[in-house]
Amino acid sequence: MTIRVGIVGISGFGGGEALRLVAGHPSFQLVYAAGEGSAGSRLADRFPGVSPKLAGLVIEKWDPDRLPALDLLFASLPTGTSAAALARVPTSVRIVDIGGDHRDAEGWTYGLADVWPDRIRGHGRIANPGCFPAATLTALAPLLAEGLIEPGNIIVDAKTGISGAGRGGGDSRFGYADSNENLVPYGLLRHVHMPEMARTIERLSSGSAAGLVFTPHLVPMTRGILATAYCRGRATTERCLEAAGAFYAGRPFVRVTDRPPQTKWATGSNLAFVSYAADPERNLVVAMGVVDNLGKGAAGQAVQNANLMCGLPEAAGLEGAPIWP
Ligand SMILES: NC(=O)C1=CN([C@@H]2O[C@H](COP(=O)(O)OP(=O)(O)OC[C@H]3O[C@@H](n4cnc5c(N)ncnc54)[C@H](OP(=O)(O)O)[C@@H]3O)[C@@H](O)[C@H]2O)C=CC1
Ligand SMILES: CC(=O)N[C@@H](CCC(=O)OP(=O)(O)O)C(=O)O
Repeated sequence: MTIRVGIVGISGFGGGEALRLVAGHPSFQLVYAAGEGSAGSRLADRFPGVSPKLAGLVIEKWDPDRLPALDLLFASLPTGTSAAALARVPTSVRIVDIGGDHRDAEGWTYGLADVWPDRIRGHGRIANPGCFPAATLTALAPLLAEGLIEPGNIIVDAKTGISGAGRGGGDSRFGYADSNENLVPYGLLRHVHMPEMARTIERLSSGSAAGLVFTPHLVPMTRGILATAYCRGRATTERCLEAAGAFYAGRPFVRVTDRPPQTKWATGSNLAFVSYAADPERNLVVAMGVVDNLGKGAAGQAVQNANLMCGLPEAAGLEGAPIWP
């Protein structure tokens, strides 16, 4: 079965990673690429290493009313710019929105693929989680499901590579000279991923997440997220690891590890690594989640969601090992 795929926002970091994964996917055929400033250029102009069979594909100006015959569309557009246009895409075209416009939208399913694959199978409109929620929620989900931590008292401290900001941002804090040898906290108490995390913590626990605190930090690396969550709970480290092992048993992309995970373990892959350290005497559980922000945090999870939507093997096109070193 060949699935005709389109990618809008293909010149960006998320769209470019989607291109890499779609190009290597056994059932996907890229037939449509779209954007704004990049419209008119051939894929080979933007991605000199693309395979000869895709090299001549011309990036179209994004227009949802002028799509070719498509089965699946990956949308990787700046958050805030996709909702009106994606509403015009025919319902016969499945959509995975990598951006943030539909994560709490009517008619869309929140695509936390490792946690609830059954909610995604067969659906036509999937909102991919944000990159920080992807790292954080994967680590927290087993503990919340088993009531091992209090949902209302979680502090998430996260570090991200610069590519998390996309290639479009004109903000100088993302330039080499500003980010190299620098460590920058941002979005304190108001980052958009905080409500997204809180909503999902509440869905996973049936409790209030009112006390959630989330602080992201920009670190001088290209890819990767480490989210460290400080929680209240009386479980031991072994109990947390056992809960996660049982929760993710048979799931292809989550690795439960008794070593603190490192961002490089996930680079270039759709993997998530989770680990825990707990001290019942101090009512303290530390949960750690590592992902590649462009992998599980964006295009990797988007392809996983697309596989589930299309009834394909969940891991199709995603089985390559991470890049090391
Ligand atoms: N980077 C990351 O790690 C993650 C990103 N996301 C989300 O994914 C989305 C894309 O992010 P990212 O790839 O990093 O961003 P980039 O800035 O790298 O890319 C943005 C893309 O959107 C296209 N675009 C912008 N405006 C328009 C428009 N009006 N019409 C058509 N295309 C347009 C650009 O095309 P052109 O060059 O042709 O103008 C470009 O391809 C965002 O919503 C982001 O929040 C989610 C998870 C992780
Ligand atoms: C380093 C950096 O700026 N990262 C982005 C996260 C990217 C992402 O997941 O954004 P959406 O939720 O909009 O899709 C940020 O903190 O906003």
